[in-house]
Amino acid sequence: MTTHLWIDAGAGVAGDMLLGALVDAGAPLGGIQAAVDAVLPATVRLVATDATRAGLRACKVDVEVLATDQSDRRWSDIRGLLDSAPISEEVRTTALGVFALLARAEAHVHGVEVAEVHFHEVGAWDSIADVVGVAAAVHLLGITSVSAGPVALGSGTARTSHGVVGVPAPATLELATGWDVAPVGEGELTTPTGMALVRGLTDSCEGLPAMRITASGTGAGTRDVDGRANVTRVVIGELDAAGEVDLSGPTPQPLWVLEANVDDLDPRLWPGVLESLMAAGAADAWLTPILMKKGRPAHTVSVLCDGAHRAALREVVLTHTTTLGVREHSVDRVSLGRTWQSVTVRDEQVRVKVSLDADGNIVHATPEFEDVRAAAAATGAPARVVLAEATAAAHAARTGTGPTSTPATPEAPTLP
Ligand SMILES: O=C([S-])c1cc(C(=O)S)c[n+]([C@@H]2O[C@H](COP(=O)(O)O)[C@@H](O)[C@H]2O)c1
Ligand code: NI
Repeated sequence: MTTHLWIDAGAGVAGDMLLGALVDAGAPLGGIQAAVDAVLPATVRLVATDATRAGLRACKVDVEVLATDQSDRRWSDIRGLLDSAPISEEVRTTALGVFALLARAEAHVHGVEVAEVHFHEVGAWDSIADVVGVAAAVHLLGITSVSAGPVALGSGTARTSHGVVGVPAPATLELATGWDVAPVGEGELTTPTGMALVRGLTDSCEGLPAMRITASGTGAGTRDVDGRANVTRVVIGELDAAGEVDLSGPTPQPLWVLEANVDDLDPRLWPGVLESLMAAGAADAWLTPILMKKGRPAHTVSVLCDGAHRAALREVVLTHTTTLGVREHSVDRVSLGRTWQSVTVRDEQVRVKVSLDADGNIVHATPEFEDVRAAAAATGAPARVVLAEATAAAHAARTGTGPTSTPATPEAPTLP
């Protein structure tokens, strides 16, 4: 089951607006504050209040800064803060991905190298808190995929540390390249941080997808203007609305494969690279030994992922390996309908991944090996026997031909 987040930025998006919408949808403010505190100890306090925007109730999140801020930080300062903070790898990867996008956009519009980028407003503590807060909220809500609709950028001018700039601000425009834009509204409706959050969370620009909606939230922007509610909305739902088991048979799912050939990485680093890729949301990650030009032994690192995780995973490949580039191509994955089933083996619970055909018959039953290992350790039975018993119990439970739990001291069954 996929817990999907859809972002409605049709009236604009900024970091605090998206954070307000996620809090309104149920993300716990205490958990978000804890993640922000881990990056910026005793520096900012998040306060959520109800506000009204053009007659709509919305959640306004204010970031109260508790100390004097220098607000002019290099990209390397922010990377250092995020790299060393005791936060989950998912939150770190998302926040780093968003700031990497901001750094690239700033480098592009000012014509400097990424390493030379100085953030002004977007590097201030309140912006760091918005980015880390949104990353933490997404994680705390258990979101597994993200998409967003067209973004309203606004019009007119904005007063910034660069002076007065046209709207969309240069960095926002750069970040919006390749995204659909809704041509509505006056003023700076979308900020660089808001646009970077959208692009960092997803590559998928679409209308509200078909799903069973479980929550929604509305986040308030700073200004209240007549005729258009200055809000960002989020909608959260379960994408497989038909129920736990998808019996529609094999259906192609659009995914991405990211790849790079690498011949100069210390081989001891590869297991950690694969771990980081899986932690950052890869559906699968693997290495293939290859022979490169000049007869050099090397590896291709391959990552399978959905569009929502593509940008963050590209960043992991670029930062955790020595490659200078990543090849990306879209693929269709065709998979069997599947579900998880819990069976009892020798009084221990073992989860079994069950693949089903269009009639609901089991094609494969694969016990979760960590559960098998734990059950074997708890009961003293060989893991080989627990594995076979869990497989047999899953088949029996599905076909109704036997008990869902095996006896306490059975003979080891023959593997099906
Ligand atoms: O802070 C930086 S580097 C910055 C760059 C730019 C460019 O477009 S270049 C614009 N701004 C303006 O700062 C405020 C705040 O932005 P947030 O993303 O932190 O909400 C906004 O008006 C931007 O246009 C800042
Ligand atoms: Ni700038």
